[in-house]
Formats: sequence, C-alpha cells, structure tokens
Amino acid sequence: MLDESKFDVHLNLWALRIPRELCKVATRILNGYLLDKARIKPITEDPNCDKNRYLILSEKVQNPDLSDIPDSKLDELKGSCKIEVVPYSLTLGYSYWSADHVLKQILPPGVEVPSSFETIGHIAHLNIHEELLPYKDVIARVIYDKNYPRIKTVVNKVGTITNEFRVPKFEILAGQNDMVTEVKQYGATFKLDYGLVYWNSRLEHEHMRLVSQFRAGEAICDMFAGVGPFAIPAAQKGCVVFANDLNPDSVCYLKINAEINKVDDLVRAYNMDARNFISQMMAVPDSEFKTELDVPQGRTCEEYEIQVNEESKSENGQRTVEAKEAPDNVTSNLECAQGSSRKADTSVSAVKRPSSNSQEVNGSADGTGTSGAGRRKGSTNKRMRGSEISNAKPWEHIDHVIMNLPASALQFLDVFSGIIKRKFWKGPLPWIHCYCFMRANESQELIVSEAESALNASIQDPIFHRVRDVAPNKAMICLSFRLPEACFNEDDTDTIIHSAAGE
Ligand SMILES: C[S@@+](CC[C@H](N)C(=O)[O-])C[C@H]1O[C@@H](n2cnc3c(N)ncnc32)[C@H](O)[C@@H]1O
Repeated sequence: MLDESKFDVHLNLWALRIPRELCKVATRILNGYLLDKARIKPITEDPNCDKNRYLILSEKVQNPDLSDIPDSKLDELKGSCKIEVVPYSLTLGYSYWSADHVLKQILPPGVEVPSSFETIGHIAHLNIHEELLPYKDVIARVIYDKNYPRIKTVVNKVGTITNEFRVPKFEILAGQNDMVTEVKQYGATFKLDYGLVYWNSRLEHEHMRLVSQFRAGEAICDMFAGVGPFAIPAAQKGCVVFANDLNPDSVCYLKINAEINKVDDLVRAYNMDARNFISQMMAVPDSEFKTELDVPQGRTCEEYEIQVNEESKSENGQRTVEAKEAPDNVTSNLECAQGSSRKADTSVSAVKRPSSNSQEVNGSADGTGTSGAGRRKGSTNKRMRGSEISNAKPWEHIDHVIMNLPASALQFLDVFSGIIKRKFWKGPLPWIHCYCFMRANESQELIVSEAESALNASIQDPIFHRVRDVAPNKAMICLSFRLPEACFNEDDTDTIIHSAAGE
C-alpha cells in the first residue's frame, strides 16, 4: 500500500577526509559549509581507516576543488592539515522524513495535510475530511509509523455524534484494536474506553479552572460527570463529590478512576438521568422529618449545623463549609428510593468492578457516602474527616453543581425549581456552573433569560466564562451563578421519600 522507497532522496555530496583529532577545529573553520540536516551529524567514520573522519560538506559545495568555500577558510584549514576531498552519497529515506513531508507527497496538492491529531493516551484521533477519505488508510499508516511507540492505535471519527452519551463512532485505521487507554491530566490518571465514553482532552484547562474554585471540605454535585475529569480532581482537593452520568460505561470508569486516584472514599458515583439524580439528592428522607419532630424546640438542627467558615472564601466569594458529624440513624433518600432497608451507617466497600445497571454504583446507595470513608490515603484534605465525609447530606448542603452537557444543560435547570427545602438547608445555596453553547448572534442576556425561565427565578450577578470556540460562530461557555433563593421549597411536608423500612 505504501511504497516507502518512493520517498528516498539521494544526495551526491563531497566530504573531507581529515585526522580525527582535527575534527573539532575543522568543524569550527567550516561553519556554514557543513551538511545541515535535522537528525544527521555532518561528521562520520572513514570506512577505510579509523584514524580519520569524514566531514560531510553541504549541498552548496558542488565542486571537488572546494571553490565554493572562501579562500580564507581553506587557507586556515590547509594550515592545520592536508585536505583530501572524497565523494559522499547519502540517501534520506522514509524513516527520515516527517509525517507532514510524507503526506504532502501522497496527497493532492492544495489540500490541508492532516498530520496533527488529538492524542488520548496511546490513541491518535483523526477527523479526516470527506475529500481525503480515499487516502484515510495511508494517512493513518504514516501517522502510526511516525509516532510509534507513543501512538499505538489510529482512529478516525465517523459521522456526527447523535447519541445522548455524546460518544463519537470511530473506525480503527492503523495499529492495535484497543480503545481502552489512560490519560494523565493535572496529576490525575483517567482510564477510559474511548469507544464507549465521552472524553475531550481539550477541556483540561476548563476542568482545572473550575476545580480551582473549590475548597477542601466542599460538597460538589456533578450531574454529567463522564469518567470524572471534574469529580476526580475535586476529590483530590478534598471535596466530597456526588457524581452522576447516564452512561453506565462512564460510571464504570468513573469508579475505576476514583480507585486509581485513591479518592473512592470521596466520590459517590450514580448512574441515572441527571434530573432524577438531583431530585433524589435533594429529597429529604422521612427519618430526617422524624428527627426534626424529636428535637426539642430551640435546638432545631443546631447539633448538625454546618459551620460557615468566613475565613475560607474561594475565588467567587463562595464560602466553604465543614459539616459536623450527624447521627448514624439516618436512612437515606436514594436508599429509600430503591426500596433498600440498608442503613446509611452501613459501610459498603467500593464496588471494584463495573456493574451494569445499578443506579448507585459506588459505596452506599444513599448519597450520604458511607463507602470506605476514613480509609483514604494521601488525601490533601486537611479538614474533612472520614466520618464527616460519610455523613454529608446533599439535601442539607451542596456548594457547587456542575452541569457539563452544553447542548442541553440549560434545559435541565428546571429541576432546581422548588427542589431544595429551606427548612433543612444549611448555609448559602449552591453555585451552579452550567455549560452551554453561544452562537455569534446570541447574547449573554439571552442565555441568562433562558436559564431564568427554566429556573422560574431571576439570577443575580451571573458570571460568564468563554471556554473555547467549537465552530467559527459558536463558543462553549460556562455560566456560573448562585442558585436564587426563589428556588427554595418553603413547604416542609412534601418531597419526602419514604423508606421501604418505614412503610
Ligand atoms: C459533555 S459530556 C461531559 C463529561 C465530563 N463532565 C467532562 O467534562 O468531560 C456529557 C456527559 O453527560 C452524560 N449525559 C447525557 N445525558 C445525560 C442525562 N440525561 N443525565 C445524566 N447524564 C447524561 C453523557 O453520558 C456524558 O458523559
């Protein structure tokens, strides 16, 4: 398919045979007249005598009488040694040339040469334009040859993404048929099957930017978590993260990544629709209502009050919270939703292997996070103890909600309308970080008004961050705002999820 000899370039050059000890001085004198090719040294062995070396002259020295070299240089050289000129032929072959050079020879003139690609671990991801599809195999072969062993698999995206998991379809064009790879970003390792889950290396800086706003001890809800590029670094920072994704394969790798990065005690993974996820996170378990009734007047929630640490404001002015230990006898909302009679204080070890369809797949099914709490090694979190982590109650406090599903995240905002019970909530309402697309003809006001109509509340001081341009007239942006107070549910009698045990 690829005739490598086609790329051979034969050079007929001249070389000087000189004693090896004079190479250094001769190289200095002949500066500008020696062979100057990347990755090729102008000094080589004399095949007939190991006391000599060849100094290979550049292509601009065409005559064996060296008349192309200035007399002053030749005189200086002759003063040091006897000069002997010999012919020297050199072949620059396929292995010498860059991918760009080789592809330029193969492809029709004028087309954009696809020699750059996105790298995901050992995988090179190409987006070959339609007009170059007849050349796709040879393009992939060249990219493979030129980048092996760093690249072991070359894939091309086929068609447009239509599935809800945002996973492109790929064809493997060269190398191993192996889509499971590992990517390292900002000190975290992400294992993933690039054929089954969403991954975008170009979002690395955005993941970093957002997570840099979080503080140790904060509680984060990631509604569209994927394999954890927000969730894992947030947990590495010492946040407790409730991370959800509809794609079971993403959740499988999210759990694996939490383990690889030793934060499985801080990451709770869920596999459900984001709207259900938030509803269930925020639903107050009936046992909480009972606790409420049992508490003598004047002590309401005092014992479990979240302490607002005024000194630890983050960049957005958000305040960090530290949850005090809550009682053990809390039956959780998600647990109830699943009809489980497990108690929240039951330690459930982190699930080690993919589980196909379960809703809660790492640790307890309750959102209170009992899995492996307290056994975390190497945590950067200075303030959260395992018991505090295990008792985090999302219906009482969440600091940040991440919504990275730009095509439709704005439409998911309606879930926050009336979902949080004021009676149980402690501290400020969460920051919402909602990703969306903004076209050239759209304004920030339009985006805010769309968000407001979904929330049925007005947003104060929205913050816009332009993430990247995804097309000439389309940018991905992050809209951050504090959830409006008008979203509170003032009623304390509904939205109770009754546990199976309590029925
Ligand atoms: C754009 S990706 C973002 C993944 C990750 N947060 C990141 O930044 O790379 C969106 C994710 O949302 C998931 N998703 C799509 N629809 C969903 C839904 N209704 N509920 C929950 N997750 C959903 C997809 O499976 C995908 O992993």
